[in-house]
Amino acid sequence: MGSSSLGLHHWSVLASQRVILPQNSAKPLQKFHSLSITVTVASIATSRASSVRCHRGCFGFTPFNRKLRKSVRGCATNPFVVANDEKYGNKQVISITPQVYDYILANVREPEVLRQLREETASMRGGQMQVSPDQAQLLAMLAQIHGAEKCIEVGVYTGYSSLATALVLPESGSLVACERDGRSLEVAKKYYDKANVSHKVRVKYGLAADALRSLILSGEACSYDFAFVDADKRMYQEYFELLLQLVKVGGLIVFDNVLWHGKVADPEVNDAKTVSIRNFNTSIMQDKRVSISMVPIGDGMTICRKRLPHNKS
Ligand SMILES: C[S@@+](CC[C@H](N)C(=O)[O-])C[C@H]1O[C@@H](n2cnc3c(N)ncnc32)[C@H](O)[C@@H]1O
Repeated sequence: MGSSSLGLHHWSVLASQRVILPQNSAKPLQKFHSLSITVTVASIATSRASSVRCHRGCFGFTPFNRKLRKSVRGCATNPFVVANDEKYGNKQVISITPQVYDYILANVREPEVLRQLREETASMRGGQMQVSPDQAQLLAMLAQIHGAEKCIEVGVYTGYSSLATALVLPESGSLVACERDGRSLEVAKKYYDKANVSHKVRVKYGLAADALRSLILSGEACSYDFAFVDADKRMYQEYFELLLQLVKVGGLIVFDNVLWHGKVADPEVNDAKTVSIRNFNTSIMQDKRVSISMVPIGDGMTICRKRLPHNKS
């Protein structure tokens, strides 16, 4: 897979915003591919205590100088972090550098039709919004492991993640695809046709919350197996409440962007979206109606599994 089309090369560091931008990009990557290194570089650049420590090969530099770039590259040979809290011992976890991420992408099995959609979307406005191939592969696998028949996606854009899911659904399966942008939906529909999955996809054009409420009103509560949420971040708690009504006990609800470029972990970042996602993460952490797993893939995904009432499972 051509990683250059994903903008994975030529990274630079913008210390003031503490995010990493690919060169030639005016915006932070929404589907961020290298969270751990962001935290590492950001914390070093600002000389602040961070929640992670970077080991060997990436110390002592300031932003925008040559040493920095060399050091980041050097780090790629030994990219790991260790929790600051010593009660976690010296457990080393991977810090995904561009080099490691290229390797991960090279090990994704991406169906040809998804590759075509990804490449067409890459040149479109908002192209960075589509989930990464490794995320899509995980979503599809979760749906398969779960034996999902009925799925919902909130935030379809041009259809990459919904198509990845629809492709693995059985012929009798269905996916409700909620999206408010008609133009991107046209691209999605073109690819559902191309992949011969249109008969499995029920497109809901409009506000996702309205679509979810109408599914509940039409008697579809507790009938869904799998949901993926990747739309307006300030609505996550509301989507969660609606989807919790729609999925069966044991059903999965997956939320994207829960690490929000690492900003949720930085108490000094308090813009509305960051605060909203941070509050959502806290709320989910305390919510006994679901079991959870926060996974550092892409920009961070939380997988929620609906429990029996009274926490019996
Ligand atoms: C991050 S993109 C989704 C990317 C998609 N999952 C993919 O892999 O290509 C978010 C999408 O959510 C849509 N969206 C945002 N707010 C929405 C809302 N309230 N109702 C429906 N769609 C919404 C946006 O138009 C945008 O296309």
